[in-house]
Amino acid sequence: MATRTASRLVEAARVRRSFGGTVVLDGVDLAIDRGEVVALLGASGSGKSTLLRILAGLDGEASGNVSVPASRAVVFQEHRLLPWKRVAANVTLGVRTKNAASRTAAALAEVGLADRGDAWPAELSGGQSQRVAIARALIRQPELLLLDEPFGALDALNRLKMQALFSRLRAVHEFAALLVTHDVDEAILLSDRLLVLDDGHIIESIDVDLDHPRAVDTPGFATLRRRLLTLLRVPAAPDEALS
Ligand SMILES: Nc1ncnc2c1ncn2[C@@H]1O[C@H](COP(=O)(O)OP(=O)(O)OP(=O)(O)O)[C@@H](O)[C@H]1O
Repeated sequence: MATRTASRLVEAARVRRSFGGTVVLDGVDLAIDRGEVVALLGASGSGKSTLLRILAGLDGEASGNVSVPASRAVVFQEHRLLPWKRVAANVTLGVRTKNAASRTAAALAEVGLADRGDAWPAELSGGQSQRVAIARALIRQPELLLLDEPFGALDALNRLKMQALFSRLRAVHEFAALLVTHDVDEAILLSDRLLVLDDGHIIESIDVDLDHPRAVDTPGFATLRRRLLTLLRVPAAPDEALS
């Protein structure tokens, strides 16, 4: 791994978690620097969400040492908006500052929903709801964002739009993030580093040394994609296997 000079924001060491007799995380070490975006990949059931929940402070049963900033926010695959509160109230929820209303308006504008503050969650599309969930996270000005398949429920076009939105927000807010995703291209597009979780351990940490904006149809991208698919034990596409 390349030498990192920025200060550490997250440090987790020897994290273990089992359910019943089954060990899911078997001594995971993980570090994230300030402002660094790290993608976490692994087969279904490998423990990605379990690790994210531990870092979010939502799992009291894990063992090991975990140090995370208090200033953090979580975005899940499903938006988890309160249906009985309007969009703006969902974003403001729990934020107790004098300028909460203007911060809410700013956060909604940033995600492209400046005019939907008075709407009810049920009136929004899936993509819009997820934008609100991101606004709700952003208003807390988190140093760390924990994202569990945040775009996983969206159609392909919305997914691309949300990836572009994430890149813009990241450039402005400079938060660090752990992004759990099944989407190899999304991981390479958005992150500075890729972690692969397998058999209870982080088996690989790969720096993504590609310039921004990144394009999936470049040789560097394709090389990384192949490497990741091999680590994830995904067979090559038929046309690649033949070439
Ligand atoms: N609360 C729980 N009780 C029992 N088993 C659990 C619990 N939470 C997770 N597990 C088990 O731990 C393992 C890892 O689950 P986890 O959701 O972390 O995997 P994942 O890598 O995020 O999977 P996916 O990619 O499918 O979302 C799975 O076998 C799951 O069944």
